[in-house]
Amino acid sequence: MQQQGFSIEDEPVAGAMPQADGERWLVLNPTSGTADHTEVVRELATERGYRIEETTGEGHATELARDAAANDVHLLAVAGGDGTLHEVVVGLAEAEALDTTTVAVVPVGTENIFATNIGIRDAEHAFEVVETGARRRVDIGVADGEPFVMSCIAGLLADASVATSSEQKERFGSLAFVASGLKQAASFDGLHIDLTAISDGETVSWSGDALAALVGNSRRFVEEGGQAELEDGLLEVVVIERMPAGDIVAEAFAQRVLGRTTDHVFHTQASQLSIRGADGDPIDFSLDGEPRRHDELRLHTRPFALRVCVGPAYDVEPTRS
Ligand SMILES: Nc1ncnc2c1ncn2[C@@H]1O[C@H](COP(=O)(O)OP(=O)(O)OP(=O)(O)O)[C@@H](O)[C@H]1O
Repeated sequence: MQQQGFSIEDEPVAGAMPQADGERWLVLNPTSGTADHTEVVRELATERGYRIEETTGEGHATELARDAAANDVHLLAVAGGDGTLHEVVVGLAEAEALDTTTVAVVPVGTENIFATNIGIRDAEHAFEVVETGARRRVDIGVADGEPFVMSCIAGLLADASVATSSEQKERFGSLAFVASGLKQAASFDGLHIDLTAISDGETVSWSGDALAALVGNSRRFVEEGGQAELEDGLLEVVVIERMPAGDIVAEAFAQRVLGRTTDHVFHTQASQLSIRGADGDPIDFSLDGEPRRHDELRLHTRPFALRVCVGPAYDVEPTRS
């Protein structure tokens, strides 16, 4: 979808004018992942003239991103996992600096799902891509005012995701989580939700008992999973209906092997939506992996809001190729 007011083609390609970045900062979380990356990342960043700021605890990356914005930094690298990236994007949004800052994601976390989805392989590759790779404006999601880059998940999968290997998640999409957590699925009470989404100008809704509700910005939760389209102004919305354990296996198989969505899976794409507990109870969400609780959550996209350095494997139209 072509959005008004932006032209993707106008985005500069790094390497053509890297000096135009001015001062470069690196926000470095020393505790992400296996916590053994600090020395290597410091070396890579120092060689390239970055000012390095280490985080000291929760929320600090948000503060540092705000500081970077206040110092007119236009190239901000983030060494951490998805949680650190989330904090940085929140800080840039608060400082209203998303539009003027290019973010370079340096994946040293546990999952690094966003980095994988924009084609960044590892720390060294990330620094290389700043110099030689393309830069794109990609969509972000907003959940009750809080930006997110990856996903917003409620229900079984918010917990089960911890127990599933990231390779499996990337390849098999949402039902892989459920299939791998069958015991939990069998005992899971279900989420009683009302979901309303605006999809292609139409209002669509889903009400009932769900195993999970998944909203992906950079993540795709149906069929084979993997990278969602990040430049379409839309969120991927998937609700997995509560169903007997045997059916979950059959559905996961159909999705994986046949590459299709199935009866118990509601799937749509939406520019905005709301999810609320049907019985008035608050719902626990995982927003980019961070726990949040809401009575009613309103989500929408900010198309092309985040400027990122992307690797060659980044696919502008992953579901059409
Ligand atoms: N110096 C620090 N000491 C302890 N915790 C920190 C420090 N700096 C940041 N944090 C915490 O680290 C968390 C973010 O971790 P991050 O997401 O980067 O790594 P991860 O969980 O290993 O990776 P992923 O999210 O990709 O699975 C934040 O919740 C933040 O509070």
